[in-house]
Amino acid sequence: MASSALISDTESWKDLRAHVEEINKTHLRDLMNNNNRCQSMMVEFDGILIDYSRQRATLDTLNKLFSLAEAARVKEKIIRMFNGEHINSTENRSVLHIALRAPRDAVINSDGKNVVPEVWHVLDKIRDFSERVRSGAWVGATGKTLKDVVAVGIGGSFLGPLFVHTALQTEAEASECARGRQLRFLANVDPIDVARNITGLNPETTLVVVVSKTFTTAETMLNARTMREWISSVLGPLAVAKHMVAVSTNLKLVEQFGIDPNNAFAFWDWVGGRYSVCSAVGVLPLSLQYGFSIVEKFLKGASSVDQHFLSAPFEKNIPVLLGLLSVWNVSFLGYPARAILPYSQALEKLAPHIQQVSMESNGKGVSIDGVPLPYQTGEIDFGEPGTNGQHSFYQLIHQGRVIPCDFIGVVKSQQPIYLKDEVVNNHDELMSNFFAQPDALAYGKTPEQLQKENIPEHLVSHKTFSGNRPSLSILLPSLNAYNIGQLLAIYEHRVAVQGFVWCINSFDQWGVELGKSLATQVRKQLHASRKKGESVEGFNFSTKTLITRYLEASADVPSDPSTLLPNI
Ligand SMILES: O=P(O)(O)OC[C@H]1O[C@H](O)[C@H](O)[C@@H](O)[C@@H]1O
Repeated sequence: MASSALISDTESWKDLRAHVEEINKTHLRDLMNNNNRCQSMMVEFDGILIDYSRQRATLDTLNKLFSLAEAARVKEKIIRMFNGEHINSTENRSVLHIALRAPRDAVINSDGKNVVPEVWHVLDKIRDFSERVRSGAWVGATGKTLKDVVAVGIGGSFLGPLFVHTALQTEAEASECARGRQLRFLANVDPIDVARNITGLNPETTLVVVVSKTFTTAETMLNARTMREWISSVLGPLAVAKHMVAVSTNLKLVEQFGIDPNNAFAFWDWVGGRYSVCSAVGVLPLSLQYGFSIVEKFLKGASSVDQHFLSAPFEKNIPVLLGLLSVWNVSFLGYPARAILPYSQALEKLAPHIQQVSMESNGKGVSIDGVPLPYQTGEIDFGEPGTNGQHSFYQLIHQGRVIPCDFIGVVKSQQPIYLKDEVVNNHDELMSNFFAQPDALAYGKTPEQLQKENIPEHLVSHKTFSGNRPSLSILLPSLNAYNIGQLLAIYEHRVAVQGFVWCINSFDQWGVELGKSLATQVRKQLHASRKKGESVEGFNFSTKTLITRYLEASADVPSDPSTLLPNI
C-alpha cells in the first residue's frame, strides 16, 4: 500500500467487508460447537491464557485480518517503533516506552543514541532516593520521616500510576512493603480533590511529587502551587526543598517552580504521557510506596510482553491478535464500544487508565498523512470490575446494544477467604461469574428454551436473550507486580496495533488542545470581571449567559486564602 493510499481502499479491507455477510449467517452458539476452532482461538504466553473463541470470527476471518495487517504494514511499523524511528510524525518523535522497561544491557536507539543507559541512570536515582525516604535517611524539614506521598498530576501523569497502585495495594508482598505508608493522587483542579487529598495528612510527614511531562499543564501547576502553599504555610518556605520533588521532561521549569533540580527525575519526549507509567512518572511514586524491587518486577512483566510483541508470529502474538480483533469489531462489525470487565477489585482502575491509552491514542479523524478518513477509528472504552458491573450496566450488554467485552480473571486471589460453611470460597464465587457471563452473552436464550421452562407467554420476549455477543477472556495466573506489568503492556501494544491498521498516529493528541485554549479565554474573563468589574464580552449568547450567572451567583464566595484549605 502506498503511504498516502487509504487502508479502506485495499483488497484486504474490501475482502473483510464482504466477509461480514458470511459471519452474519452464523451464530456464536454454533461457532462454539467447533472444538477445533475454539482450540485454535486460545493463545498462551508467559502464564497468561487468552481465549478469543467467543469473538464473532472464524479462522477464515483471522486469515483475512492477517492480510489486512500485511496491507497496513503492521510488522514494519512495530519494528520501526522498536528501532526508535520518529513514528510520532506530527510531533517528530520516537515512541519508545518499551525502552523504559528494557534490561540494563539492552540497546535501543533514538536519534542515533542508545537511550537505555539514561533510563537506568534515572531508575538508579529513584532506587536510591526512594530507599532514603523509606528508611528515614531523607527526612522532612522538622526531622520527621516522610511516610505519606501525594502525587500531583493529571491524565497520563496520573491514571497509569493510579491503576498500578490500586492493583498492588492488596497484593501480599507489596502491601507488606507499604506498611505504614500512604500514597495519594491529586489530579483534579477541583478544590474538593485538594481537600480530600490533604485531609488527615500532616505536612511534616508528607512528600509531594509533582508529575508533569510538560510542567505547564494548568491543573497540575495550580495544584502544585496549592500544595507548595500548604507546606510553606505550616513549615515555612524553606521546607519546600525537603517536601517537594518533581518528575518531568522540562527540568528548566521544575527549577523555576522552586524545586531543586537534584530532586527532579527526568524522562524524555519519546515517552508519551499515557505511555509513561513505566518512567519516573509511575516508578517514583510507586517505589516510594512499595520499594523499588517491587516496581522492578512490574517493569520486567511489561518487558516480557514487549519482547513477545516484537518477536512472536502474528498467529501467536497476543497484542496483535487482540488489536486485529478490535479492528474487526469496530470497523467491520460496526460495534463502536468495548467494555473492560476485570473480575478483580484490584483492577478497578484498569478501565479508566485504558480509556485514556486507547481513546486518546486512537480517536482520530485523519490518517497519519493528514487525509480525512472515511471510516471511524478508536472505540468507546468503559468498564467496571465484575461482579459489580453485572448489577449495573450488564442489562444493556445482554439485551440492548452489542458491546464486545474483555473479561479479565485471575486464578489466585490476592486476598483469599475461605468460610467453612460455604459451598465455594469467595474467589470461586467471583470466578463462577467470570466463566458464566461470556457464555450468557454468546449463547443467549431462545424462546423455545423459555417455552420448555413454561415461562408465561407474555414474558417470553422479555426473557429472550439474542446471544451472539462477542467477548474475550483473559486469564492471569495471579495479580502480582509482574502480571500487572504484563497486562499493561498487552493493552498498550494492542492499542498501537489498532492504530497501525487504521493508519493513524496513535501517539499525538491534538484533540485536547482546543478546549484548553478556550478555557484560557474564560480564565482571563473571570479574572477581569472579578478584579476589575469588566462585563463578559467576546462569547456567544449561551456562554456569556452562563459565565455571567456564575460570576453573579458566586460574588459572595469568600476570597480569604485560609478558606482554600480543607474544611472537612
Ligand atoms: O504530564 P503533563 O504534561 O502534565 O500532561 C498531562 C496530560 O495532559 C494533556 O492534556 C494530555 O491530554 C495528556 O496526554 C497528558 O498526559
